[in-house]
Amino acid sequence: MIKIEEQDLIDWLEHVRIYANNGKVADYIPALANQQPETNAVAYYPIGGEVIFAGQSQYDFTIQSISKVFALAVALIQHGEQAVFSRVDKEPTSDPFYSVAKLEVEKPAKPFNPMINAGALAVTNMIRGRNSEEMVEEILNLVRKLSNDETITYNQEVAQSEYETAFLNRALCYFMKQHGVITGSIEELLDVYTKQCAINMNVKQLARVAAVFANDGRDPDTDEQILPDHVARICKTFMVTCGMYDESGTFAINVGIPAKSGVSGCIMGSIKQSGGIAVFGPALNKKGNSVVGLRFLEKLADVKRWSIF
Ligand SMILES: NC(=O)CC[C@H](N)C(=O)O
Repeated sequence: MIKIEEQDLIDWLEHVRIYANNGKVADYIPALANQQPETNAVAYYPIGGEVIFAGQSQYDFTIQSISKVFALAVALIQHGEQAVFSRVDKEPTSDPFYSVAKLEVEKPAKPFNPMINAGALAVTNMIRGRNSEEMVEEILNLVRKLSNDETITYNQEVAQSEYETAFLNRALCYFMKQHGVITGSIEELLDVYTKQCAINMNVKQLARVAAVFANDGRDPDTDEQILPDHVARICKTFMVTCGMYDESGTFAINVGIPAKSGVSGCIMGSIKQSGGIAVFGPALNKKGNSVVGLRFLEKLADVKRWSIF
């Protein structure tokens, strides 16, 4: 078991916070452009221990692409591996998350993986529900269960802001609808997708969810199986191969843990048999990953020898 002290978090966050100057806050979703680049926070939730944290640990951010992991978990639980992977493949792309380029590669069309937008939209399209609210509720219920926090919900303003400007995601949907990858109403799908991306969490809540994945689907406090272990394993594998967008290879070498990032500036990571970590800093590098988050995880992974490789 790797031991991490609160002082480690405080020291390393202090050490790397300056890197915020090297990044830029995402502004293609208008409501995200208001985020302050100097905001930062980190929390570590050890398996069988107390959460520790540093920075603005109560600050709520929208989880954005991290929600792709949770939507995938819901779809796998509801439909099983075979059905999910008949709609979306398991291969990394090395393209940006919003790219349309590889959609035409596979015939019949199939997005490469559930961590790029096309694949995530196809996965969300599978989630059960009579309407978009019920579909969002399925994802929220999983997040609430894994975080042990019933209060978690989505940020209406950020969801609306993305919904009004999601032209590229609409384009991906129209392409996929033409090719039979998705069915039903595109506007309803975008409603669900933008709400799942706008789920509001703080680093403490997110670190607990990451700890469940680190503990192979078992609750980090009670050890009860709250997510099937094969679902946790599939999600973590995608986190390694595609979780950090087209920077996943570099991240695997520099940090070496399953992790997923979101364009709001959050990253969650699962350290096997140890715990879950969540870090937030909205200034992003060119690939869309938090610069403070990356530097922080690189430092800590090096000192604590986290790498699974
Ligand atoms: N990389 C991300 O976090 C992207 C999520 C964002 N909601 C989008 O679809 O563009």
